[in-house]
Amino acid sequence: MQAFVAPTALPLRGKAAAAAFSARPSDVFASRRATPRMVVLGKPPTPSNVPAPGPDGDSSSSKPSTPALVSTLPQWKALQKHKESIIDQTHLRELLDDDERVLQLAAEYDGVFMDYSRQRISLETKKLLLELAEAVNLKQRIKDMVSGKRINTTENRAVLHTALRAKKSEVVMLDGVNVVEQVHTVLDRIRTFTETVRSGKHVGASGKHIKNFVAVGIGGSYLGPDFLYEALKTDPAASSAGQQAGYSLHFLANVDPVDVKRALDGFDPEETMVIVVSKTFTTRETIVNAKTVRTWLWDAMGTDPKVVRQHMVACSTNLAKTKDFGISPENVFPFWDWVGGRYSVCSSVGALPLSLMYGFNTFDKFLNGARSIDKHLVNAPLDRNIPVLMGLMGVWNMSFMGYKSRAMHPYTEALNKLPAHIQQVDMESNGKHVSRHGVDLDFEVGEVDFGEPGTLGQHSFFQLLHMGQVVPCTFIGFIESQNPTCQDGEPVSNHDELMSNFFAQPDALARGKTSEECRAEGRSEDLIPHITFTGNRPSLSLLLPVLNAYTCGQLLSLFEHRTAVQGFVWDINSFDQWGVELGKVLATKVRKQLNQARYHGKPVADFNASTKRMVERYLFGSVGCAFDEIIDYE
Ligand SMILES: O=P(O)(O)OC[C@H]1O[C@H](O)[C@H](O)[C@@H](O)[C@@H]1O
Repeated sequence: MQAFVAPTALPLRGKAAAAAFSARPSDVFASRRATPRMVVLGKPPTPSNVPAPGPDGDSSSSKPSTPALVSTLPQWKALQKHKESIIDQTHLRELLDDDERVLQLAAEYDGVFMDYSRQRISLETKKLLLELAEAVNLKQRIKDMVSGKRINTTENRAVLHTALRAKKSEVVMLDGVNVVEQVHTVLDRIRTFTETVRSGKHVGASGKHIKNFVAVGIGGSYLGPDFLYEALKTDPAASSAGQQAGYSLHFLANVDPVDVKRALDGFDPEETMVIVVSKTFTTRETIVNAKTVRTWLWDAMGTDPKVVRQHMVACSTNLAKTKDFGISPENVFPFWDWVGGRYSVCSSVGALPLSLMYGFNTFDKFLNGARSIDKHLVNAPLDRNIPVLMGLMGVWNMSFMGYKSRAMHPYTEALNKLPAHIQQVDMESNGKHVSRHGVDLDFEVGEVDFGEPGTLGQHSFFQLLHMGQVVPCTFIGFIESQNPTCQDGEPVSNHDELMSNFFAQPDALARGKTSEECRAEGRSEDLIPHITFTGNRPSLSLLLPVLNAYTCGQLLSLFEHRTAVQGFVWDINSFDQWGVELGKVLATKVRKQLNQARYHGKPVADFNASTKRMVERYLFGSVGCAFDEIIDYE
């Protein structure tokens, strides 16, 4: 049996964390090596979530041994060996001509069709990847997640965003409580509250009907809701309940005062409800913005307690802090620590603003779509499981083929915010450097994710995708448009025009264009190298019926689970985010210094020379700066 390092108390904070850090400074910059870190956090792994021992694993010794990295498994090594044959022998041109292979590299479920024949894989690669998935016990790891095991070991938390979209009749027990019941209690409250506001029973402090909503939140408390808001703006059912019914929703995420202006512009405070969305209710940006907006309300309507009561509501796990802020408990819609911020759009974080804007029924359809893919993830065999296959392609491209970036191109403007949301979901989850047992990884994980709707991206960065670095792409298209237009003298409709690109780009990336083909077009020899496309650039295509609340839910769940699958295979903890802490701590120090220098005349101190110089320049202009001489270059 695989041994594991005994856990310590969790998590290390304050002095203990500082001591652990300073005692092993070299670890921070250590080159990658498979050594154990003795600070392994959280509950001990259960046998089911410990990777199968690699060839070096010592199952007989009673002495605890180093938890094996997945890269020690024979299945991983087989893939490494196999990669050479793929690199050396196959071009996607030929692979795409193999009809049998193409037929087998597709999967379909509940209207979602995925074609992954443009991945640089053979049928043998698929087989080996599935063997790796079996070896890491992927099915069990998925079950552990959806059943509420505390798989986020560094924070000792369960990871249960799937329970947020479970049917009322389902049961998921955590610490003796059925969390699905908790979820539906809050959803029912949101349904009632949002109907009360939209029907005009809950009015503003001065008696006006509330029509404008400002959602104040950042990171996971913003990106998911914004993706959904944008996606549904042009959905006929949602927009008739939203904009067409006179409602507006703006997001205020950045602490930049410019964003405050943009979010509040054109809104009458007397007709506006502010939704403060923050899991912790301590995030500086959100709290500063919430106070700024509260002042905006007070300036317009006075400081009578009914102003905050009628105009400010919150979504949070921290009920003590929402109370301290002055938000009435009946206006607070909770969620729970088992919902990660970036996985929270299905909680009150998305439910409240989106139901205020588009009505609760629309949000409910979104939950249904997400649930559909959750069931598929749990029940479908691995070789036909769309999110599992998406995750395995990610592992293959990143860890074996060495492609460190990945791009997403939804062929609809309505998904303009999906790439930003998935960027957080994936990069905050899998941007890690140690295994879940704290062992330095000796392979690459965590792609750089980016994207733009098609066809916009084609006219900006696609040059690089076709001729520069190889960046595996995910294309997302829809059979029908949200907004079909008539054909006006053109050979095809707008949507067909859009989709022509959706079909053409993956082939252009895969097939490329040879120098012979360029020559056959009569191009000059000088030009040939510049117009030759090497091709062999992998992509994956998802085709869905139409973009609506249901398919938005499906897409969300697909990408959330892609990330989880990759994390499970890599054996990293995809559900913590310690990497965002250090910058926050340093900002606190700067904030104190800015206050002391600006308002109390204290000198700027305790920074390195570079930061000191920049801070002084920020505070005092160029005074005291070494470069105050104006040079005339004329
Ligand atoms: O919802 P909040 O507690 O305000 O947190 C907002 C965001 O804060 C941090 O940046 C975390 O890394 C994110 O995961 C989180 O979504």
